[in-house]
Amino acid sequence: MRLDQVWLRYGARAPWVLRAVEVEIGPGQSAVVLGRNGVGKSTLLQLAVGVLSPTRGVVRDRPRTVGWVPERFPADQPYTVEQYLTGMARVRGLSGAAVARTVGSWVERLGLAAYRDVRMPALSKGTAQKVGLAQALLRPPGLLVLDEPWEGLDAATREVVPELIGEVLDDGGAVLVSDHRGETVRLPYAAQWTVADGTVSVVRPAADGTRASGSGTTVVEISVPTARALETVAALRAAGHQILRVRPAEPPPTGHVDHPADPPDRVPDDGAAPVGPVDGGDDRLADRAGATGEAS
Ligand SMILES: Nc1ncnc2c1ncn2[C@@H]1O[C@H](COP(=O)(O)OP(=O)(O)OP(=O)(O)O)[C@@H](O)[C@H]1O
Repeated sequence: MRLDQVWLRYGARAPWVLRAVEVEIGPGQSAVVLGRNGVGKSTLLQLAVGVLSPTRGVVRDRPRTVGWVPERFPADQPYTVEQYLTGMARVRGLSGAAVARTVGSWVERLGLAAYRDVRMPALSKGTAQKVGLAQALLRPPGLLVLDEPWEGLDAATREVVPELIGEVLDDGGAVLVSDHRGETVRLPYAAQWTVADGTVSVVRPAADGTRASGSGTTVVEISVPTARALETVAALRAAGHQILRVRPAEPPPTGHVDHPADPPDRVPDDGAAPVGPVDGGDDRLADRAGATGEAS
């Protein structure tokens, strides 16, 4: 998809919010939209989604299925969570058993099961945001647009967002995410689009903008003591590796006795944790009882 010389203002006499913007994003690519409050990030995203039309210029090759989670998900609707998602699934072209199956799987995955019968206006901001994520993903999107997706989400769901984004990218979708809180570290493979003074400057990721996955890349699981998780993440990043995930170590099975002949990925007695895929590098890692991560 490409924004070709796009200009936008909200009224004939209003100031230009965006001027002569030229950006593009391809299948399997992601970009984080950065910039200070009020600079035009949401405006840019809405142009990409198609809910705003350029005052001048044109948006080309927008994918047919666009998933959009606006900054403030409109929860003032007279439906329960289940009714809303079921209706949205039908709007998106799902039918028959696929409707309940798809809604059910997103409800489970995003921890919404307890809210199925709750009316949308009664939801907390974070829970409404999860419903917003679910509706955007009911059909695999060719373009997923997330406006400040981490806003209001609990820690567990914040962890899931990069995973969801990764799945869309692996399916050949493109992802645009705005971020004014620096959560960008969670998407180390994304380009950066910085909005300032009506223009957008682009910094491409070191590689070709495609999330490293599939053939040609290898995921390596490593293990480090929890106290060294942050510095290890930083060192791996500095060496050009992608940090995919950080997770606590799994305790050894009950009754397990370490044996000298055991493979070296066991949790050592000094509390060191197996480390594998890593995402984030944020300071919450320090709170964890053990960390494992993946780097590629
Ligand atoms: N519907 C609208 N009508 C008139 N002006 C608008 C409208 N939406 C946004 N604007 C103006 O356009 C400019 C850019 O707003 P936008 O919401 O795109 O910024 P943003 O970078 O997303 O801000 P934030 O980080 O606070 O979410 C602001 O000056 C805003 O007041």
